[in-house]
Amino acid sequence: MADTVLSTVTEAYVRQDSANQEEQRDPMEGFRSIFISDALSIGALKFGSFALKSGRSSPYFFNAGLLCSGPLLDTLASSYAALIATQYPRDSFDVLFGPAYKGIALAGATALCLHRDHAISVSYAYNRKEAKTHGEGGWVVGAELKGKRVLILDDVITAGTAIRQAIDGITNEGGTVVGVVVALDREEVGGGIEVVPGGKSAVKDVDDTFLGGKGAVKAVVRMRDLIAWLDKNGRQDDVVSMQAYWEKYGVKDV
Ligand SMILES: O=P(O)(O)OC[C@H]1O[C@H](OP(=O)(O)OP(=O)(O)O)[C@H](O)[C@@H]1O
Repeated sequence: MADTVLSTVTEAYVRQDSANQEEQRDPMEGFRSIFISDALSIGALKFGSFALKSGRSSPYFFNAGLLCSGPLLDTLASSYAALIATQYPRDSFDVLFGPAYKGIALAGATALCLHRDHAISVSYAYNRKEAKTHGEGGWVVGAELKGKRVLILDDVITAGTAIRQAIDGITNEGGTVVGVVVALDREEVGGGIEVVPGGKSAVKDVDDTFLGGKGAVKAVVRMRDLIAWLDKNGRQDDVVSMQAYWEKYGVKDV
């Protein structure tokens, strides 16, 4: 009985979202599907049972560090570029910024895809983890950030520490962060094994704290997209595990 209610609530939520997307002819659907298939094919995305740093037992795991070949980077960066081209008005950002280390390749490759696939010309920059004290020195490599509107590109936001540090650094350089793009939004409330009542996700927290709470943090794939994909591809056992996790830890604020 409890299982029935649980899956009905989750299914309704996912179904509603799919309906909304279809209504708007979501241009990201094809990119998402290829992204998920590619990630699964090399084990960057896995379904099963995984212990997270938070203490939670997750039915899936994502490691963007494994997306490390030309074709996989093409899939990843093309997805970021399509998301940016469709979700952020062209005149709203000047520079892509990739936090070291994983964000570096993302920023460069996405700038290339924006130019190649969307005729959008944008600069990119990234930071040094350890400040360089000789030569030109400094924290930033690449485009100057002073007076620029900056989109941060990273693989994931977990606790939000890396993004906060990036925002601090960009602000110190005189830039303004206008959005954050990640590959995966786990859409789960922060905290440990127990959920803090009224808690929100790290993504929502970053959005509320730094970006005015207007939904300027975007993801190529969200947890609900993974559930919809599994459902569409007949992986019902994984759907059940994902739904159970969603019911326990999923955000209810989007
Ligand atoms: O939201 P958080 O809790 O900060 O976790 C997410 C960050 O952690 C990883 O990077 P990491 O800082 O490990 O550096 P790396 O890119 O050099 O692996 C990842 O690439 C994100 O930047």
